[in-house]
Amino acid sequence: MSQVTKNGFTSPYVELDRPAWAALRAATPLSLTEDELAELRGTADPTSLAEVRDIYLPLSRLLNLYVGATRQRHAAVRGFLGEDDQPTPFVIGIAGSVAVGKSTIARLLRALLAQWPDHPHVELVSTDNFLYPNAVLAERELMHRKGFPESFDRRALVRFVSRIKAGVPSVDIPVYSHLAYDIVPGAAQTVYRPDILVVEGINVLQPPSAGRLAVADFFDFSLYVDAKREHIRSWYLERFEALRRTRFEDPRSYFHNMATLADDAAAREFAERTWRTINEVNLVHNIAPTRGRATLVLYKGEDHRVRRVRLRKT
Ligand SMILES: Nc1ncnc2c1ncn2[C@@H]1O[C@H](COP(=O)(O)OP(=O)(O)O)[C@@H](O)[C@H]1O
Ligand SMILES: CC(C)(COP(=O)(O)O)[C@@H](O)C(=O)NCCC(=O)O
Repeated sequence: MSQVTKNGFTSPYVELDRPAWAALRAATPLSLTEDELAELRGTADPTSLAEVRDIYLPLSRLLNLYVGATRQRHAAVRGFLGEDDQPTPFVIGIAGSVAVGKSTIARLLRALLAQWPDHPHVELVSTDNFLYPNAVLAERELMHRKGFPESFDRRALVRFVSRIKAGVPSVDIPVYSHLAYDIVPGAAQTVYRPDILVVEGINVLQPPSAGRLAVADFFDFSLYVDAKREHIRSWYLERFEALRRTRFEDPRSYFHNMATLADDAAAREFAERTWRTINEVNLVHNIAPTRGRATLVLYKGEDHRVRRVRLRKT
């Protein structure tokens, strides 16, 4: 374990290599099976049970401790105010580039956290549900900026998380479909008052503009999933290839033309261009600069295995 020091400034983070972090699992049991893990993995994501044991079980243990401590703090404030409310839901944010594997980690954490008897009800929400519909994006000339901060209805997202935190019994949110590449008209996802809410999305650690609140202001814990840019690029391109042979085969898919295209090189060129002109620009300008705001950073290697962990200690 090492405290990072630079130019006389002692960082609030500690860095742990994989073995040091894996040892912090302590006695947390691995009760997830291979079949259950297969259900949680995203397209082309190789996360293994060994990874769950070494990386995500220590994280589950840390989060359990965090939830307990946060509940005590909230109870102290309620006691001070003379109020007798129910515990406040604990909110976790998961940030990182497109194709870095956030959604697999989010689903895994939901499954692992729900195994603790003190917080069995875990809800998971992806911020893509708060993207503006394509019609609005097109009108604002933002179709080539999907995923950029301005492509999300950030006020609706903040409103949603603030209502969950305030203990509202259920909140309806919009639904985004990767198949349609758009918000589904008239559809809703109902989120019931959870013990823990996981909010996963590329831009969840964006700072607020002056005088406003951002969704990150409601987080009790946040995670940034990091990797080298060239590795994330190759994961994006590999996933695009895998999607061409699976989801894009569906005639209803927005990208169905990519599945029927005989010219593999042209499909690859399209994916490379989408990465270079949209997702990479967003990563460099908007997403990576928010990394320092995370409570915990997971650094993945080329094979998706986490090499190092950085935890905010002070
Ligand atoms: N065009 C697409 N069609 C179908 N599914 C997609 C498409 N793009 C991304 N996905 C799926 O959506 C989920 C979220 O992807 P993304 O936002 O890139 O984040 P991450 O890879 O970090 O989870 C993943 O499970 C991915 O497989
Ligand atoms: C929907 C996304 C913006 C991800 O949003 P998130 O789930 O992180 O809120 C992303 O998957 C996306 O569609 N990006 C646009 C460029 C592309 O098609 O890859």
